[in-house]
Amino acid sequence: MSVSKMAMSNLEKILELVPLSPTSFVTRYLPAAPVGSKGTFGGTLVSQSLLASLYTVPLNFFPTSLHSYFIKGGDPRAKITYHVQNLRNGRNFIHKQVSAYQHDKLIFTSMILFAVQRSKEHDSLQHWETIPALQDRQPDSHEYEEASSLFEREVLSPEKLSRYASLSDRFQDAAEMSKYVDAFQYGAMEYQFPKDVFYSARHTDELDYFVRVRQPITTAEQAGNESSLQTHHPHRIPKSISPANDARYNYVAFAYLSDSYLLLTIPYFHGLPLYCHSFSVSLDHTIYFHQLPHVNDWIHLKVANPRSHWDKHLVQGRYFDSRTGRIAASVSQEGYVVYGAERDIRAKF
Ligand SMILES: CCCCCCCCCC(=O)SCCNC(=O)CCNC(=O)[C@H](O)C(C)(C)COP(=O)(O)OP(=O)(O)OC[C@H]1O[C@@H](n2cnc3c(N)ncnc32)[C@H](O)[C@@H]1OP(=O)(O)O
Repeated sequence: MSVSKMAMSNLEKILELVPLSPTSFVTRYLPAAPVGSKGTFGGTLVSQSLLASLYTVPLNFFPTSLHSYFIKGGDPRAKITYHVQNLRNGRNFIHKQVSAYQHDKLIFTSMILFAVQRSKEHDSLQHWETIPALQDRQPDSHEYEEASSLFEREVLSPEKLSRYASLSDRFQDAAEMSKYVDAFQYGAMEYQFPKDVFYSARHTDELDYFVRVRQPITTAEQAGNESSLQTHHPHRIPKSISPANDARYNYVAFAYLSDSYLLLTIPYFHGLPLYCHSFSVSLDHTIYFHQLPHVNDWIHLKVANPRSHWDKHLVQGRYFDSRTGRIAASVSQEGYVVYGAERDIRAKF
């Protein structure tokens, strides 16, 4: 595998932040746009804002929710500066606001709530939404298939490609199409999609698929003395937070993966082929973390599209841990996605 293809899965490098002060950070590398887009990938902004805020909280606090807005399209040619503002420090919760700037303009903002680690004895009501049949299950090869081979067969085979090319010029560009295959094959995430994901004529309210992060990320517990150190010196910059040394990186990697493909699945709910939009950006992004997501294990995702109206489309995802079957996170996102008239898309396709 070439060096550039290996780099595509290196989340640590993609998301690396350089401290400017205890509460300000700048990206080490330029914030790339995903294939098919002009602006910086939204998942980069969400996950870097979370990473920046993690540098400012004691280790015994973990992220419980994140609410963010994409204000201006990110420029892939300019580094991003993140400022973390401390809104409140309590015994149970810490509120942070992260603002991202490019060219001295606010492009993104994120509110992140951290909750203190609770002991088991303190627990009150307990409930997990659980899929018992998911426990220790791998994606069934009769139903799901690795994304790059599926894309090559269902989109790039000559007969299918001519139908997609009638929808958008980008399908006439072979170099652009090979970037999609590379992104599926070597990108930070690995997908197992249902075989009809790219075009399904059946009516459905839910789409299920599997996703996991390629780069190994530790799930080992923190060294205990670090949190007390930070509690006593809250302004000190912690040591680097990386996939190898800090299990909290699973939250960061999850934030990155949670903005990928969610919005692109909207046509699936309308019996239309994926990629038939003429303009697509995410407006906001919300994550509720229900536990530490183990991003190297297959995460089973159930996506729904409760409302599409006036070019605004709400997508909601429930992410299940495939070792336990328990819900790991819930995500909501509204996108501004512009499509042509449905009958025109059908007539062309
Ligand atoms: C095919 C596969 C592609 C894979 C894509 C993966 C998608 C992943 C999801 C993402 O990562 S999206 C990235 C995160 N989200 C953003 O960056 C959105 C940031 N927010 C904005 O860009 C603006 O707030 C927003 C466009 C939503 C607001 O638009 P407005 O219409 O109110 O503002 P304005 O009129 O100033 O237009 C802003 C820009 O949007 C463009 N625009 C708006 N509506 C458009 C439209 N219908 N068609 C084309 N361009 C449009 C408009 O031309 C203009 O471009 P320029 O800045 O280059 O001048």
